[in-house]
Amino acid sequence: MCPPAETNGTNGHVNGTVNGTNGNHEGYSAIQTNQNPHPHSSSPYRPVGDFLSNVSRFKIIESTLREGEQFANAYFDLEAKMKIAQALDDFGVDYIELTSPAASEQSRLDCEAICRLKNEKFKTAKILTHVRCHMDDARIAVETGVDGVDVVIGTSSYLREHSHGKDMTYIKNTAIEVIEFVKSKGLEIRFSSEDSFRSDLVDLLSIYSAVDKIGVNRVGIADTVGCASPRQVYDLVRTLRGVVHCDIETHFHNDSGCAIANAYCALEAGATHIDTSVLGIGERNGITPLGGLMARMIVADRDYVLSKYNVKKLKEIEDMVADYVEVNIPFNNYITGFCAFTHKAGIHAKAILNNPSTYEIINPADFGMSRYVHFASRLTGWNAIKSRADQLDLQMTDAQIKLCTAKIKALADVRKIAIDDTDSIIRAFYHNLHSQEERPLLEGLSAEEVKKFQIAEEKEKAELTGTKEKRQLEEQVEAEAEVPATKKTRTAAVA
Ligand SMILES: CC(=O)SCCNC(=O)CCNC(=O)[C@H](O)C(C)(C)COP(=O)(O)OP(=O)(O)OC[C@H]1O[C@@H](n2cnc3c(N)ncnc32)[C@H](O)[C@@H]1OP(=O)(O)O
Ligand SMILES: O=C(O)CCC(=O)C(=O)O
Repeated sequence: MCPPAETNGTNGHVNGTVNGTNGNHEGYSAIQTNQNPHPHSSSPYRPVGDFLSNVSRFKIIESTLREGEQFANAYFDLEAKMKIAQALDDFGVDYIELTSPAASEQSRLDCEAICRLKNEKFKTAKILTHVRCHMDDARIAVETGVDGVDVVIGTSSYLREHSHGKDMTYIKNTAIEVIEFVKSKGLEIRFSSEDSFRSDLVDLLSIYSAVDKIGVNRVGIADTVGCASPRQVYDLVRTLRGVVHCDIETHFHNDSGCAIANAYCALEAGATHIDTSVLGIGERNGITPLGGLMARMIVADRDYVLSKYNVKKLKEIEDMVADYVEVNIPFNNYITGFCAFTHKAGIHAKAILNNPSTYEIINPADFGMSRYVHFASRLTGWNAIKSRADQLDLQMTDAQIKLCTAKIKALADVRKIAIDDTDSIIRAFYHNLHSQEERPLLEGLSAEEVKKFQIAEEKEKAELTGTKEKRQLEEQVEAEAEVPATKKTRTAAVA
């Protein structure tokens, strides 16, 4: 169950300012809310403790420089790799996985250079490289300076038949040879079965059990084709947890949209490590994204995530990688997407202004991001306009704000309006309340738009309040205005 709203803390937002932007927010405004009550460490609805679960002690194996290099658009030269690796260490990931040094001479040199960078500059991350389950690859890998080697071989019938052509006996014998060799060099070693979810369960458990017995550091489960569902993941990891003593790493492709949910379920079932890549880049449509995993995990255990990971760096890393691989960050990206903390409909805006936990489960400030309220549309309500008028330092009564809102909504029915339009209307409306001189609510409308506006305004107000109530509202506004009674606010023209 999700944690409920609480009411302590302040959000640190300042009216009209943005402390980290989620892109260009035309028509939106960073807002001040009464509280920013996101912390939920004392929530009675936190997940029930489970002795198997590693939700509160997971580790990240960041594979942007391995799986991510397999993304169709990726080309990382050494400088790019160094910058990404350094940023990931600054973020606090536990491991950085690099492309096999057997892939090419430059891959080998890059691997060595990043190991040197790690020795000189890294605070946290260890370096791994990812190789085939083959002695030739293992021999090259151990000479690069890495902390550990991730070994992989396909175990499904598809891969045994069409990729490497080896049977389970050969796989087991080679795995043992490679593992013992890497261990003899004093390095960490992980053994993983590619395409685990289409492999025979008995084959899997048998090989995992064999490598566990000879002291592998981790075994890996890989949903190579993205076919697994969270429940299947839970079942397999839980079963494996009962068979091996070593750590369990998991790797989820996102072909059917379950990569984050699968990672979470794996942790619940006892997995210890999750593979990620920045923005999820990888083969086809990629794997569990680092940002998406952070979104999921901060909801599950905020204290753990904030104590371990420098999540304010997320946007910077995503921007960097997006730039290198020449993609845009999707509008709905977890946490850093243009809309991740943007609230539009009046009902949402009102509640958010009172307490952000009403419609936000994640505190944008944790990630150095801002929340936005949209107040330039036909879905805008008077509470949002009141907040905007306050930001503009224009004090009006509630009745005046409501009438002003009706005009904004009427205009939004005529054409798409922008934040500047809304601000102009609020300013002109305010001016007209306090001055004999009538100012048009909005300059530059065509005659046709003016006509449409007038019709829309009438309909809008009639629908909003009923004709009688509308009249009462106007009378109230007139009474409250500091101008002579003869001044009719409702005569304000838009052009
Ligand atoms: C699911 C994953 O993402 S696994 C990681 C994928 N990573 C990579 O592929 C790294 C980049 N790859 C490369 O640079 C190249 O594929 C290399 C250097 C590894 C191999 O190149 P080549 O020798 O030219 O072989 P090619 O790529 O055509 O075919 C793959 C070879 O690896 C073998 N192979 C595939 N998987 C494995 C494995 N897990 N363990 C051992 N051998 C394997 C195949 O049998 C095949 O060998 P063969 O054609 O000589 O019988
Ligand atoms: O090594 C692993 O565990 C995962 C390899 C991989 O990229 C995959 O199977 O999709």
